[in-house]
Amino acid sequence: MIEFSNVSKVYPNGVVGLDDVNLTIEQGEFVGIIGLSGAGKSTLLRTINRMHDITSGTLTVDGQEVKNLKGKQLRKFRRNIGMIFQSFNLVTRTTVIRNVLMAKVPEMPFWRVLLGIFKKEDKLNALEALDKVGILDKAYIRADQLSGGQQQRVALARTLAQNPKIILADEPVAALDPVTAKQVMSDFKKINQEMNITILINIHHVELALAYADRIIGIRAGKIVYDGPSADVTEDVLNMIYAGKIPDEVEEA
Ligand SMILES: Nc1ncnc2c1ncn2[C@@H]1O[C@H](COP(=O)(O)OP(=O)(O)OP(=O)(O)O)[C@@H](O)[C@H]1O
Repeated sequence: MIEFSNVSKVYPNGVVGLDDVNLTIEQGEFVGIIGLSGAGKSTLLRTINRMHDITSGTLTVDGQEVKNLKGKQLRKFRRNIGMIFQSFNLVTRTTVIRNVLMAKVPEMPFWRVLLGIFKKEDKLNALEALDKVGILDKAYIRADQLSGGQQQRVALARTLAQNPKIILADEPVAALDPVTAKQVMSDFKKINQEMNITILINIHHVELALAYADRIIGIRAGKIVYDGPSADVTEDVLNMIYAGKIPDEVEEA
């Protein structure tokens, strides 16, 4: 369970990223986070794995207070939280399976990392992860020979190989065409349903958020202005989140 209690985040330059946020996210939820550019979506995600520190309030993940974690404890905590980025963050000049195996590097002795020797069990685990996202046949192809959608799936497989309880995805489909974006969103949904992994996605495409997430959190100027089922998101709710500046795709829907 992820719990924000009166959480605020003020950046050193005085910009308010989060303003008195209260939220409870249960294990296994699929949450879409929407809001205008600069509203605080990335800040919200990045406080959960402590890429950003909060300024006040309390943030706990499974009862652990995030701001108190240090050193080894923090590294162990982060192993349970996968992070997916818009730009895939792959090592493009090596094979897909090697990219997925990178998930194991933090647990490996230095000599194995140096020689690039992975255990059979880790390789099987990596192949399983690739199978889960439907690209097992690409395991021995160089990552730079894949399409954007396939590369994002490799990133997802790498995260799965880490065996996370939570996946934070920051604009994971922003660089993809509409059809591929839907395929990747379906992968997230499948993983969420089959593996009970909590998924939090920041997303600019409102219609994708509504179609795939069960719960929507709307942020405006660092404040949560909507928190409820996707099915209850009306035009009025979108007006409130987007301050009257509804993105084109919503108007067209
Ligand atoms: N490292 C930083 N230092 C100072 N201000 C920051 C920093 N990161 C973000 N901000 C500011 O905090 C606010 C929230 O930013 P954030 O990146 O969380 O928004 P966002 O909703 O994810 O936007 P986008 O959709 O454009 O990615 C913005 O005003 C932004 O300029």
